[in-house]
Amino acid sequence: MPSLGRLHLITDTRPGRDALAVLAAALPVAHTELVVQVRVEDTTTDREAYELTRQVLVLCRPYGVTCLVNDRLHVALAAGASGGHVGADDLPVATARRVLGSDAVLGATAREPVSAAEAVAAGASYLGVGPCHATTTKDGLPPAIGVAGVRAVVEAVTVPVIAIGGVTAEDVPVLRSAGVYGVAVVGALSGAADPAHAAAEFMDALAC
Ligand SMILES: Cc1ncc(COP(=O)(O)OP(=O)(O)O)c(N)n1
Ligand SMILES: Cc1nc(C(=O)O)sc1CCOP(=O)(O)O
Ligand SMILES: [Mg+2]
Repeated sequence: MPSLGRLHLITDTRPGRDALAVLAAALPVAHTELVVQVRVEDTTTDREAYELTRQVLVLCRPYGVTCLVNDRLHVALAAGASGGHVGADDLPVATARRVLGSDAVLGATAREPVSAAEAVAAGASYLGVGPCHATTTKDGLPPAIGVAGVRAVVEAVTVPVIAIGGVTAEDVPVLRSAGVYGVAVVGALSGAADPAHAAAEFMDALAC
């Protein structure tokens, strides 16, 4: 199984965003500490998701960076990504593990300790835990669980926990103190005036 990086860059495919440009800026800064999760809008076709994933893989390959696909495991397999990420509305974790195989990286979303432990027992290799803070990137999320909520999950599992939801580089020290392995971000990189500089701030914070 590929090693897991600590900075998970989730693609921002909303209108006006340039997911590939942000990735190209982050790769030479974060190297193998970067994981790219290809996440597309619900209205995006499978063909478009596949083409984006192939483009992401071409950019990632020289850096040895792991690429995962959110939700659409058939796209992950077809494109040759290293794995996928599933949540409550996606395939069950055990099924996702069966689909992807034992060597794949499989992330699962967890918001509290009980379902977190269940996801790990079902085959998740890491957990995305949140929303840590309020976010404008995704609608319909439950209230933020804060650092205390993230810590509660960390204490319930042995796999790496990746905090998500409104996370900034300034949040990293307290999250690392709470035991998280890394962070997943959309807006903090995609919305940055200088994504390379923003990635460097995350890397500095994650190195401590
Ligand atoms: C690292 C990480 N954590 C959580 C999520 C959210 O997944 P999910 O709950 O399935 O929601 P969608 O992203 O599919 O809208 C994630 N993608 N990545
Ligand atoms: C896709 C996603 N899932 C979340 C969850 O808590 O499950 S929060 C989120 C969006 C994260 O974007 P940003 O870094 O801009 O807040
Ligand atoms: Mg999902």
